[in-house]
Amino acid sequence: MNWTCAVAIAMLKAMELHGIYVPLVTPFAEDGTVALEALESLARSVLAEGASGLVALGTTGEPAALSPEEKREVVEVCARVCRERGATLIVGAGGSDTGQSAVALQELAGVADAALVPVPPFVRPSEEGVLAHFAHLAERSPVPLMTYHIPYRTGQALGVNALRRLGRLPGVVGVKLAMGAVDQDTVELLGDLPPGFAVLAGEDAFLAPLLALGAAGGILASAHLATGHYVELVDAWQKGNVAHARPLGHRLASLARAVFSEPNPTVVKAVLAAEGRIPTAAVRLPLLPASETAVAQALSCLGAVAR
Ligand SMILES: O=C(O)C1=N[C@H](C(=O)O)C[C@H](O)C1
Repeated sequence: MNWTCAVAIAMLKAMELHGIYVPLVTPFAEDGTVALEALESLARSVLAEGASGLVALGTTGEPAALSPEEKREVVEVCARVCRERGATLIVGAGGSDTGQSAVALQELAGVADAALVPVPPFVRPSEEGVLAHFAHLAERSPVPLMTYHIPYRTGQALGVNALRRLGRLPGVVGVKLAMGAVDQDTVELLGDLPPGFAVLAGEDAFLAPLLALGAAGGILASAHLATGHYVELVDAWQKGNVAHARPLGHRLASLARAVFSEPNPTVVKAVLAAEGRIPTAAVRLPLLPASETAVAQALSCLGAVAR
């Protein structure tokens, strides 16, 4: 490896991911178009409450239901707000096709600080195949990569050794971890992380336990609501203020359970609409709007967070 290459790798690995990143919903207007002004004010409001950054086109943003033009507009709004606020922008990119994923990543040059790239969904390659996929992308990507590991959506398991090898790849700066549990691999991974590799909780109800194990923060849809309290929870764990962190973590876990009682982002959108922060609770098919019961429960848990 030559000197220039070593410096470039060190710079990519030096990106510090820490705190709460909000994967923004895509608000829709009454006529079904993307409500870009509402998106912008949502972006500003979560950053004003202390979020470290935004995720554009995460699962929560319904990217599968957006046209290429709509996706570009969403990213543009998020990039502008992040630039103005000095916040980090992570953009969801990539899929099952390694070649197409590499092409999609090129579009993020000069726009995003990092890309959130899922373990290739549906194909179920071997762990070696997943590692080769990320090595191929990391070599070509203009921005650092955050792996999105969510085996119950992708169908691909990864053991702790594969996760550590991913974390040692130059250009891979972290993992958004959504394993459906705090399992043995999670505990082992957080016990011995590769240098420059951050774990962000990707599953709202498991934020507090992952912080206790050493996660750097989270990418959480429910952090649209009670953003400041999520930020407070990360700070409390990092300062070792367990007496404050533990009950707050439980209240936020109740909120998360309520928000995820129906498919994401239906409940979070309905709560944001009820609060008047986005014009409608509309989601695009195949998602269906949240039930009144789910929204009432989420609002009640939200009210209890500040207690
Ligand atoms: O969009 C995201 O990023 C998130 N997606 C997860 C999901 O929908 O499963 C949930 C998490 O809160 C953030």
